[in-house]
Amino acid sequence: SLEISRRSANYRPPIWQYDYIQSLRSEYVEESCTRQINVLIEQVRMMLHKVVDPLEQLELIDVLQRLGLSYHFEAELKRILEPLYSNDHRGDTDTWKTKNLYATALKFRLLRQHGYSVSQDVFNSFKDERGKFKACLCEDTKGMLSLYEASFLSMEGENILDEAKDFSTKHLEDYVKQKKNKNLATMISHSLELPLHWRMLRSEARWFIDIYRSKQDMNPILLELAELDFNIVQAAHQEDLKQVSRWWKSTGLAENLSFARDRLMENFLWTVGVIFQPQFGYCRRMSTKVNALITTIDDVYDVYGTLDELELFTDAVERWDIDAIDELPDYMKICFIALHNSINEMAFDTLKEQGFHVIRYFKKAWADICRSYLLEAKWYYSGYTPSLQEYIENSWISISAPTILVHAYFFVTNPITKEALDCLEEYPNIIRWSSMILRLADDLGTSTDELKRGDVPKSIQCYMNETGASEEEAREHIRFLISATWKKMNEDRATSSPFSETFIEIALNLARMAQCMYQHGDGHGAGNHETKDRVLSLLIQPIP
Ligand SMILES: CC1(C)[C@@H]2CC[C@@]1(C)[C@@H](OP(=O)([O-])OP(=O)([O-])[O-])C2
Ligand SMILES: [Mg+2]
Ligand SMILES: [Mg+2]
Ligand SMILES: [Mg+2]
Ligand SMILES: [Mg+2]
Ligand SMILES: [Mg+2]
Repeated sequence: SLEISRRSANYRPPIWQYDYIQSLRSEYVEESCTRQINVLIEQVRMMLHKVVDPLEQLELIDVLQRLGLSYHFEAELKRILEPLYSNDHRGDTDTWKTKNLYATALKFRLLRQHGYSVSQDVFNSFKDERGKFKACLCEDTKGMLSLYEASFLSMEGENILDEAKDFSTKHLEDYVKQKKNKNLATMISHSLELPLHWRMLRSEARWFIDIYRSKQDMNPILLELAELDFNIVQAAHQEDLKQVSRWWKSTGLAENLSFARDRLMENFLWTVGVIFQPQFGYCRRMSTKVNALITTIDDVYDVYGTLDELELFTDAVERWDIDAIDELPDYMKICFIALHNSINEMAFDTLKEQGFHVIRYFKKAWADICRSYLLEAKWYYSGYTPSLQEYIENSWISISAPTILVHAYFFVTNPITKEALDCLEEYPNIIRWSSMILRLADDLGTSTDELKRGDVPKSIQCYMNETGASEEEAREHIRFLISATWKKMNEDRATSSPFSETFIEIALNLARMAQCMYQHGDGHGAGNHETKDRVLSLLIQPIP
């Protein structure tokens, strides 16, 4: 038969071998930790009850969030933030409004982050008669940093916050150049690299625990709780990882589809970024399966399959019928059965748990993504370069976030509601915006290698082709689109929806994980040292 010339991506073998993963052990799984941590949690709860000064309250909340501890105290945080929000609305003009930029921006950021709709006008008292931010503010570095972080909670059209971001960024960059105070410069560089609002929670907690340890106002109880909690959470993640690694080995996909990425550890890391709280182990394990299947099938379409074979595979997924494999080539047979078995088992779990038969939602998500993969393959094989808009309309699906998020909804939601299911069917905006960010961040990180080996033109190339822009200008435009999409996501979050806070956070965290995974190029396929370091610090090495 005609010898088919197939592309190859030359993916490196996995850094983390099966036996190594199975050998992971943590001393923080024992019940003894439970007693110890509960004592510390109650001490911190007392602290939250006792603090009365509004600024001290906000600073304690901010520290608890950055240490990764706030998930233990959600009720207390609400009890503190609610009156701070309602007092404002009663017009209590506390002194901050005119003088303390640091406090005003901190309050604005925390209230918006917790879903309170506070106006950008709180910053008007820091502007001069020409409506510009007062030049003297640039001496207040802590205030500048607080204003910068707050500006990323902006929504479309909030130009005061846009000015705030530009104004603070400029002065913070100057400050770092002057290298005055080492500790503050470290905090500022960290924020200029990626603002707090866009960061992966676990990474931020791990980083901040080390910073907090050397602060002169460090509270030893908070530090001890943060270190112990981090290690207990890590131990829980290791158990999830070992379980799902056994599943991955049992599928045989890595051996049988050796052209595809074998990235179980990285696929698991994505789920830690998406939802870290220990009680959501089922969601992490199932989402890792979804990620691993997506990674493999994405490579079937992007790297290996001929157009005819891809048409057959797409049909098989649309039919979702095990007999469809008769027409498939061998490598697709195993891939389809692994998909079919794994997803049907998840549907079985939901049926047992909640009496809902949800396979139609899973089937639709997989049919949608495979159709979007097939269109990209047709563009590739025909040498077609779409406009940026045409590319994005298809690739916010092909990046796989809708597939990931539809499945995650069922992994974390009980009871499932009819209202949410109807909304899920056509992909609500919160899924669309999260997907857009994942797609654009992924293209910034992976398109160079993808185009080298041969792949469909990505957002950067589509924009260059459409406008004649240089690659750097195109990348700048993609970064602008990410920033603009975050504003839509901030807006969407503030409006009511049939989804739980947990699910909304999952969608935001997927966008955050994308930006952190691709901060330094392709953190998933190429397996750069940043991802290796992140795996080591988050999943392997406890805090001593
Ligand atoms: C988890 C993922 C976001 C999803 C599977 C692996 C990814 C890192 C990405 O892989 P990639 O090949 O870059 O996707 P695409 O560019 O071919 O759509 C798509
Ligand atoms: Mg392989
Ligand atoms: Mg790909
Ligand atoms: Mg692809
Ligand atoms: Mg890519
Ligand atoms: Mg210690």
